[in-house]
Amino acid sequence: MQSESVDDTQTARAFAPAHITGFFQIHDQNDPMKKGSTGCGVVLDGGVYTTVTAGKEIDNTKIFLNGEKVAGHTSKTVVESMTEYPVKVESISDIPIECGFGASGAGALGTAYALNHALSLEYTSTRLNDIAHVAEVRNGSGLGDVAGQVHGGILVRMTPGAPSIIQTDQIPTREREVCCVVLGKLSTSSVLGDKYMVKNINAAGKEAMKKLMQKPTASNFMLCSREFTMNTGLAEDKIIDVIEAAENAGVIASQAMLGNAVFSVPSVTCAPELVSIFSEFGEVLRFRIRTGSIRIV
Ligand SMILES: Nc1ncnc2c1ncn2[C@@H]1O[C@H](COP(=O)(O)OP(=O)(O)OP(=O)(O)O)[C@@H](O)[C@H]1O
Ligand SMILES: CC(C)(CO)[C@@H](O)C(=O)[O-]
Repeated sequence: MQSESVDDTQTARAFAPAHITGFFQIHDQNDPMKKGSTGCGVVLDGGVYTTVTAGKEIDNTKIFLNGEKVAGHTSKTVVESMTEYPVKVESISDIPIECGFGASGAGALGTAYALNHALSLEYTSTRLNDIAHVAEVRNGSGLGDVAGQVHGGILVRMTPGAPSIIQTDQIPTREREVCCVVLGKLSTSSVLGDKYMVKNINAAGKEAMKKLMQKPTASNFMLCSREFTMNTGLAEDKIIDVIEAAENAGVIASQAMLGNAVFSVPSVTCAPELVSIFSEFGEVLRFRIRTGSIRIV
């Protein structure tokens, strides 16, 4: 941890991408480095821009999200594990919050990378990624998003834990379009704290992983995700309505975990028909698969 005084104002900005989990299995451990999820998700070109500022004029650590002061526990944990000095963290998100897009993981990663740059801490990515993962796990805001976000693409998390210790694989893909419709919020920590849900998630997640590895393609990822959604009982009726409406048009869609949102990686581009179906249910968001990862901007 650095402990030099910050006399002059130091600032830096980083971007971290969104990650939608299609299916997952929870692996509980006391050690947050070992705790996490296995499963598969897709990284998007949308995400969170985070600016950090340290200096004499900042007298306590404050987190702002889209201009509003928030508790921001996960980002705060990142700051506290990297410096003793107060820091202003300002995240601007072009993805919805608490909707299954991994905004908290993106905010944690952006905070870690920007702070490293602003304070010249000279940490490598391995350490920064692990700091973000540990902050997510400690605050119950995510288990596997950070691991996906640091790699990009369609990422399979074969073993659980912090990015530096897990085994991952990728489903090779073009930067295809991802279509999403947002119906509402769902707090990650509330679902992860529900024992009955966790049991269903783990049984369905194990099965989905087995089926994906038999045929590791983008379309089978969507099929396995949809089966996971149906088997866990996580989906509200409206989510099932969207998935069924897409299916009637020949498109496989699934719930974004953990949010009240539906996503689809259609085979060529987002068919106008799918956009019009999705728009009957809520706000439609269109992204592309992002195959890179974090960047200082
Ligand atoms: N970029 C961010 N910066 C600061 N706080 C954030 C950020 N993103 C989310 N949060 C806060 O983190 C808490 C947990 O969010 P939560 O994990 O439920 O949602 P999420 O990360 O957007 O989506 P997901 O369901 O994929 O995990 C919320 O209180 C939210 O306000
Ligand atoms: C728990 C989770 C679904 C929340 O976004 C995600 O972090 C994951 O895939 O582990």
